[in-house]
Amino acid sequence: MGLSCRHLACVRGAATLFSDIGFSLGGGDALRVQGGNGSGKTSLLRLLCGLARPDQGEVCWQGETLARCRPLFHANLLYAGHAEALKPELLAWENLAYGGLPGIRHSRAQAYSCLEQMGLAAEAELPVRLLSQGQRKRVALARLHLARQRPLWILDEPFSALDQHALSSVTQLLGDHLAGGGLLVYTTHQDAGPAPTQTLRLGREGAC
Ligand SMILES: Nc1ncnc2c1ncn2[C@@H]1O[C@H](COP(=O)(O)OP(=O)(O)OP(=O)(O)O)[C@@H](O)[C@H]1O
Repeated sequence: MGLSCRHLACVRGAATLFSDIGFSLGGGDALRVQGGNGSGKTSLLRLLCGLARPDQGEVCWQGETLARCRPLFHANLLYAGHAEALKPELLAWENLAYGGLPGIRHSRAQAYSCLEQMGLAAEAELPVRLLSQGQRKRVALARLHLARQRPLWILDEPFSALDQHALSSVTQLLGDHLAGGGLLVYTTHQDAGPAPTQTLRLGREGAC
């Protein structure tokens, strides 16, 4: 069952960004959402996370509408938005320990371990404001290592600003997540990421 939606529509101002979107994802499935700037990818991901309400349709987790299973749904979800959501004055490890997953405090050792796996051991004690854009993105993505037990990962532009090495390592991590029965929804403008089992294209041509 996993994540499903039907007849989803999103209106912003006078524009209907998309309508009548439906899909169903089970364990091991990856949905890649594509479309040009402003086509509605982030808007769709926010609906899928329950951060915004659809103008039509509904999103379900394990067959229940989000309205009926919100706490359970959020305990099973990792959402990484396009913005990195890091505190620039906090050290890299502190960002993960205090802001890794909402409402959960992680140890310094856990935070260090995640940073090491993202190739950032040397930057762990630096304030995030001093890191490069790609390094900040890696700190944000280090949250994936904290969320290995969470089945549903929804990632908005996870590959932006990453160099080739980091891109390969994140792709591997996502592949491992899927191989372990996880679910993945992601957007990207790049030719990157694990092979999707489904693709959704937003834009003038409409969803397909
Ligand atoms: N709360 C809002 N009120 C009015 N318009 C909005 C709102 N949120 C988003 N929009 C508009 O909806 C459109 C889609 O935005 P969205 O961020 O979903 O696009 P996107 O496909 O993720 O774009 P990009 O590839 O540039 O990240 C944009 O034109 C944006 O200005």
